[in-house]
Amino acid sequence: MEMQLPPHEGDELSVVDMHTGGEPLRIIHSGYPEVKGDSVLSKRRYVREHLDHLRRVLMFEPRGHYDMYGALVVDSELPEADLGVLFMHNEGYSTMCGHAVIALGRFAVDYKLVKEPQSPEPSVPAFTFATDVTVSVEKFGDVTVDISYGGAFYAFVDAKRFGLDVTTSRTRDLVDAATAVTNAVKSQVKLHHPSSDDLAFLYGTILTDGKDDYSSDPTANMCVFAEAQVDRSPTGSGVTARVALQYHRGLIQLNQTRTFQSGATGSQFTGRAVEETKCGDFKAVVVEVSGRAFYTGVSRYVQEPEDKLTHGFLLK
Ligand SMILES: O=C(O)[C@H]1NCC[C@@H]1O
Repeated sequence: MEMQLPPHEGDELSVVDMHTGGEPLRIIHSGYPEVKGDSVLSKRRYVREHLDHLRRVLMFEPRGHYDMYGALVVDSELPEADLGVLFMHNEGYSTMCGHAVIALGRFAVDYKLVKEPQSPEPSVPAFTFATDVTVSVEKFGDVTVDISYGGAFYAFVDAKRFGLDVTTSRTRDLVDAATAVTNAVKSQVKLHHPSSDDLAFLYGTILTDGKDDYSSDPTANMCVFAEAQVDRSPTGSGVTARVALQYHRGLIQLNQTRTFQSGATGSQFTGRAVEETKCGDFKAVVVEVSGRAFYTGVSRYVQEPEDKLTHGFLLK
């Protein structure tokens, strides 16, 4: 028997839920109104200005939770692309998300959104923006960070600077330290991206185990992004930025594969720089990241007009 929808008002929102290395991905494939804009970045601006209530409905409680992550499938302006996607989280819309791309690759093939599956095209150029930048961090004093871009900008710092360990410390302590660094970098460092001002913002801070010298052993990190949101995976765009940083420091060679482990769940991605390139004046590398994504279910969400909590809320 097909499950009937309960009484509701308006359109249902249909999603497929997956996770990549423990990090959730709620893929929204129907129920959204038309997303206007002639590029993915302008569509991102459009949803932020006109459809943000739907992000809250799907990401926040009672349908999601503080650390929920989503991807809205949209048309792409690129003639060679079969689909475009907008990433969303607890604070707004990201510009890149590796764990989501891994899950979306599988979803797009299974749900026949790609005409002909091909091997991946080179991804965005990743580059080191600045090394050894000292910022003044509330409660911690001067902290020296590196800033690198892997589709989004991250600040990197060894968790030992805060007396913490990314695999054993309490998540809340790691989040507090990383968030303090994010706030400091946001207010004290002006970022710049050669392609678009829309990309020039700090997405989060990645605390590491400091094991950046090349080794066949995994190196662990914990990414705290958006509004103190914790990535359960090793973070695809973060691995990309971290490989670019290691390459910049001469700690990894082209085509050397490194394993990155999530401090939160122990899940692993691999990353390797496959080619040198440029991004504006920055020396950049193309980085390949691999990981595995799994389905957890499908859902159809509705809203009832009398439900005062239907628009979503968060517990911090
Ligand atoms: O894997 C990634 O790149 C992402 N996961 C959540 C935060 C980043 O967008």
